[in-house]
Amino acid sequence: MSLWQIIRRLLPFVRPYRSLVISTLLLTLVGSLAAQVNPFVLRYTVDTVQGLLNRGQGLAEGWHMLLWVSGLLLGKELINTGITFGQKYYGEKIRISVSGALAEAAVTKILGYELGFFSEGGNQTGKLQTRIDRGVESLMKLVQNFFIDILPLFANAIVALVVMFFANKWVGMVALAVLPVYFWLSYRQADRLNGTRRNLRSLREEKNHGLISIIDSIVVIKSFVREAYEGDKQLAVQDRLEEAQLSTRRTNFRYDGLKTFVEQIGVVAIIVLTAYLVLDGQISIGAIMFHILLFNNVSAPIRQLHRIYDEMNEALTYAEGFFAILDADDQTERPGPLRPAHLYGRFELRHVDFTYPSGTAALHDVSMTIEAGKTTALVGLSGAGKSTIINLLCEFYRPNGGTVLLDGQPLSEYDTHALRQQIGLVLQKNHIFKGTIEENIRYGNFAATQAEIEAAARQAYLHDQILDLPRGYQSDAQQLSGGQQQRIAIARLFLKNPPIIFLDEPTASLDAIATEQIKNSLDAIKQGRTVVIISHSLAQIVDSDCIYVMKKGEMVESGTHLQLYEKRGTYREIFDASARSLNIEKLAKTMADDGDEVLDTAL
Ligand SMILES: Nc1ncnc2c1ncn2[C@@H]1O[C@H](COP(=O)(O)OP(=O)(O)OP(=O)(O)O)[C@@H](O)[C@H]1O
Repeated sequence: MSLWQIIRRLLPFVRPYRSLVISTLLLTLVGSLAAQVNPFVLRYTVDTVQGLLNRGQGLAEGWHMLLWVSGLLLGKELINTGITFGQKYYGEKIRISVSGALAEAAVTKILGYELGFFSEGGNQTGKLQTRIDRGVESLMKLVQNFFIDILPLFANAIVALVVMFFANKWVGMVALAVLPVYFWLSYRQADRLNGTRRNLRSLREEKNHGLISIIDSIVVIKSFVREAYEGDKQLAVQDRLEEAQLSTRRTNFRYDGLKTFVEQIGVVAIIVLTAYLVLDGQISIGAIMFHILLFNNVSAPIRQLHRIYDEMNEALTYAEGFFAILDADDQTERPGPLRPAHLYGRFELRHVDFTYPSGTAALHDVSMTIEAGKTTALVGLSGAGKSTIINLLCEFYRPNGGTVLLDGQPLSEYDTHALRQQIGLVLQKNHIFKGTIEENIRYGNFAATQAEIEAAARQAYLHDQILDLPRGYQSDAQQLSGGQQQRIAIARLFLKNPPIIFLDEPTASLDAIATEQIKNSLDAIKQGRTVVIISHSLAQIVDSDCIYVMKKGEMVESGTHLQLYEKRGTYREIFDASARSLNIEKLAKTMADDGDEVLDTAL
């Protein structure tokens, strides 16, 4: 990304603050004019003192001149202090406001992207966060550089150069001659650093991602005693990062030395030339001081040039990654026009093919009908594609081939928000937000009253357990057990009360008693709604109105439990394996024996 492109991208974010920008620019202009006062005053002072000395006069004649010169310099400095404060303050105000607007734009964009966006390599949690943080930070450095450094310094330099030319064209030309060499060196330096910066960026992202994944998987790491292995992995990234950082510094120091040398050549040349012109009688002695001070005004920004260039290059590198987040428009959810107030929930999949953005082919030529108001079960071995079907029905992803219809209309024609408002989703592992139990249940319906929240918790068989906690509904929800967290997700579903319900292993983390309780609650809520349930526990699905059996991304059988059982196909295989794993024979015998005992006692 070029600097010009970045400036164009930043313009819409800066535009709302245009009056601040104009004020800063005006202050900059006044500041750069004020900065030239010192050389003029010094030339005047030196020449007047020289004149007094030549005439054999002393302090008695010169004191009033010294008085007004001091007054003038101090007065100018006072004004300058005000100007610098205004300039820095307004510059900072622009920087802070624009940084807020950029971060907000990134968050809004991210919330609108399809799920596929988050599974891409550079968009995993830690990496995305680094890209946003670094991007905003370096873009802000660019804005700050522009208003606080580049603009005042370069305005100063240009005014000083013009004054030098007007005072003496030869001295002006010497000052000007140094600039291209300096710019060329800075350009070369920037060029050399560009590749290293990109490398640094990806290493920083990798390091952040690694740290986050360590925290996420700390229990597994500890249980397998893999601390040393994980530590070594992080250390290797750290080593590469250090090497890249050192190489950047090496290049910087090399070029900085060269640039300081070129600047000094300029200073020496001006001293020699002005001294020659004084000796030749072309200029007054005060002009030596005058030109050296002016050249200082020209070389001050040059001294800063490498830092500005450096930060600018950093901004260029990180801005690319940041704007890529804002520009992933092809991954934005595209809501359709249909916003029905009520959905019946009849889904029809016709020859659906789907491959995840990562390249995993998950569904091939799947056709099925999910009847409205009925319970449909999806059965199959792990990785068969059951959850993928729910992902498509929620429009988290769009099929690559075939069509999905809802109530007779293509699913893509529906407004995604309107669609999801009417879908309740309970997953195997449900996200619990940082916050209280009450806040987490309320997520299902922000308008719910406390009584409604408690009713939902009761339906999810969670209310009594919550009351046993020291802080009741105000307890930290993330401290709850896996099973309790799953019940929070179920309570959220009851509170949302949607006409369409998708349950993906809803009782996976529950104990046997809780499973039975939740099954009863779910059976009650199922009435009159469209329900799709995925479960490896056949007890959860035998009552379903229709069962679809999935195998390696294909739908291979369908029917009711009895029909599929009789068919002696994949369903029967899964059923028999489930029965064996449950040790049904032994359980049945125990129950039968217990029945005899009961019978004996009764007799
Ligand atoms: N977000 C994803 N990105 C890439 N591939 C995925 C993603 N989710 C699932 N897959 C792949 O798609 C295939 C189908 O997965 P899916 O989760 O639909 O299976 P499933 O039948 O629900 O399995 P399980 O019973 O284990 O939950 C698998 O090969 C899986 O690796």
